[in-house]
Amino acid sequence: MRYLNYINGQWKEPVSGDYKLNLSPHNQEVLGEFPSSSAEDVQEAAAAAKKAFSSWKKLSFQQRASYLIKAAAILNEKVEEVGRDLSLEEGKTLAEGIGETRRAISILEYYAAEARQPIGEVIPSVNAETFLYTTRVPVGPVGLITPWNFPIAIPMWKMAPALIYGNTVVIKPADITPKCVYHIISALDEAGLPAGVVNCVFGRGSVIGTALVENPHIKAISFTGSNQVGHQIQNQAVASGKKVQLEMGGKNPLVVLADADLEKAVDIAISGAFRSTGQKCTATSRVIVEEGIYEVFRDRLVERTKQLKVGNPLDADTFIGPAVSQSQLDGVLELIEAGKAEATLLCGGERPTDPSLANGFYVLPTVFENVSRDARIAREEIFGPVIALFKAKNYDEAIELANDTEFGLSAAICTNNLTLAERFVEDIEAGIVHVNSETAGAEPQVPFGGCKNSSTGSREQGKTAIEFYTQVKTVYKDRL
Ligand SMILES: NC(=O)C1=CN([C@@H]2O[C@H](COP(=O)(O)OP(=O)(O)OC[C@H]3O[C@@H](n4cnc5c(N)ncnc54)[C@H](O)[C@@H]3O)[C@@H](O)[C@H]2O)C=CC1
Ligand SMILES: O=C(O)CCC(=O)C(=O)O
Repeated sequence: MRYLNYINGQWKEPVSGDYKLNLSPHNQEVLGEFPSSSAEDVQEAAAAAKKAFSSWKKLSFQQRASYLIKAAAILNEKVEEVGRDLSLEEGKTLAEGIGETRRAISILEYYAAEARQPIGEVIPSVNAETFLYTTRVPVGPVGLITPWNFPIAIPMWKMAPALIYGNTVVIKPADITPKCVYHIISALDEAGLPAGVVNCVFGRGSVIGTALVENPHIKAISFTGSNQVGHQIQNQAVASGKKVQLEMGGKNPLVVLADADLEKAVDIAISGAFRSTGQKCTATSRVIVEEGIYEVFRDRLVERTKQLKVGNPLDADTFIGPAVSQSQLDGVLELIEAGKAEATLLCGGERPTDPSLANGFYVLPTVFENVSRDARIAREEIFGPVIALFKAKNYDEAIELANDTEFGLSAAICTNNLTLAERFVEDIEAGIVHVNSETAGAEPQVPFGGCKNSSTGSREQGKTAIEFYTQVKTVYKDRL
């Protein structure tokens, strides 16, 4: 089936007339074809978003929420179909695909409910006659550039707050996972969203990204993806006077102290590192274990890792599906080869031999030990199912190792020691901290984002999203 761009409330062919096949990472089956758009499509979409902005921003919050509520109900009716499409095009398991679709619905519901929350404050003025208060106004048409690894949740956690706070949207989804955003757009279309409020342009970031980031109608850019592209976008956006928000990489540590429940700590490591094939910016990438239990933890982790089923994401017993693309697989395999030269491979480290997986981008879950601090697998984001194990003498050495990274997205500790758990929350350089739970995961009602080189700009999700998608207006109201 051929899918189209969505501009000014119409499904439209791309100006180029070109399309790209959407392929399954499991077996290269063709799932559809999506526009290979050009700068002209982006310009048309941005102009539509600008035109729609003046009336959309004037609606009440409750009126805007009504569209979000309708779209949530529409998506809810086809949650299984959308979740399956997600799993087919991205490669995460069916349970994860359906779970992520449910998460997207819950994000819509959450931001619809934000319509009832206060948006300003009344502050006493020095002047007895003055009514002094703050309110918030939308930023304008916003550009959203989203990645392939959470192809429905991330577009939704940018789009829903953008819309509820009165902005209009041009979204450019990742070109290898376009169908999930197609489902969101069709739900909003079916919900009767006014023309131009949301526009979607499919295509490659390297071809149309700059046209979106530099478009004069677009007032803010929210991006999730690689650090390299993020920093390029930041420079372009700032140069053209836009607000910018970036969510980028992670190299997230899990610290396991000697008093931790061993079996639970192994579960937490496996789930954090290997679910979604390790393709999460919050995935556990480094596991730092206190020396008293290092060997027993390592042996149990390796034993359990070898039992994980790698396979077709639609099979009920699959734990790890394929990487999303050939280039993603190549990048992971390159880092695994680097790891073999600089550390000790304990398991995995290669592609599975099962012939039924030969046409997919599969790689076995992999664990390394004896990893030096400057090894590539210790420093670079791998975005694949790979754990680098480290042994630490004590808590102090563990925290020092955990913070020895340019990134600071999420981090976790397993311990029953309340004092050390509290110290970890203070000491760790990360935007999201877990005590006795895995590094991955994001609930919609709380802020999401990191420190150091992981994020720039205000946090996404929760109430904090209002910071990015609005501007504060301070009002001094006097009587004449
Ligand atoms: N923080 C996260 O959640 C993510 C991190 N990554 C990291 O990035 C690596 C590479 O993955 P990619 O898909 O290549 O990420 P990417 O950063 O190239 O892609 C993310 C989004 O940016 C767009 N884009 C690409 N070039 C652009 C440009 N010049 N201007 C504007 N937009 C542009 C893409 O089309 C996509 O929509 C992964 O291995 C992983 O390490 C990738 C996806 C998500
Ligand atoms: O951990 C999660 O559920 C969200 C992760 C995420 O946002 C990402 O990988 O980009």
